[in-house]
Amino acid sequence: MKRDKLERQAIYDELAKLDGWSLGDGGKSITKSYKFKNFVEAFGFMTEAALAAEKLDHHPEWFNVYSKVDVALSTHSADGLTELDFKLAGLMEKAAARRID
Ligand SMILES: C[C@H](O)[C@H](O)[C@H]1CNC2=NC(N)=NC(=O)C2=N1
Repeated sequence: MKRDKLERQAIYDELAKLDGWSLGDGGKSITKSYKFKNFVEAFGFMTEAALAAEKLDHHPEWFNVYSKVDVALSTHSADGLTELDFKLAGLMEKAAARRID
């Protein structure tokens, strides 16, 4: 269920609930670029997100340089987007809000 591929409309509905996320890879992923104060803040975010990802058994693709973290979420097994991507995106938003705001 959680790993069922979402229809296009469901993807737009979920995206509308998120701040600053975009579709990537021809609609097969959602992406966001986070900017923190410094590397320690960025890595703290990644640590918290990694633990959330492990709990969900759903893992991010990401790229970090110093205070920047570029994230792309997709479900490889579905070759697209599922509830799990939006669940993880929501958890990342919470982890980031504690560090950016
Ligand atoms: C065996 C394990 O459940 C799978 O490999 C999980 C692990 N994490 C995953 N993460 C993501 N992003 N997509 C997947 O399809 C996926 N599959």
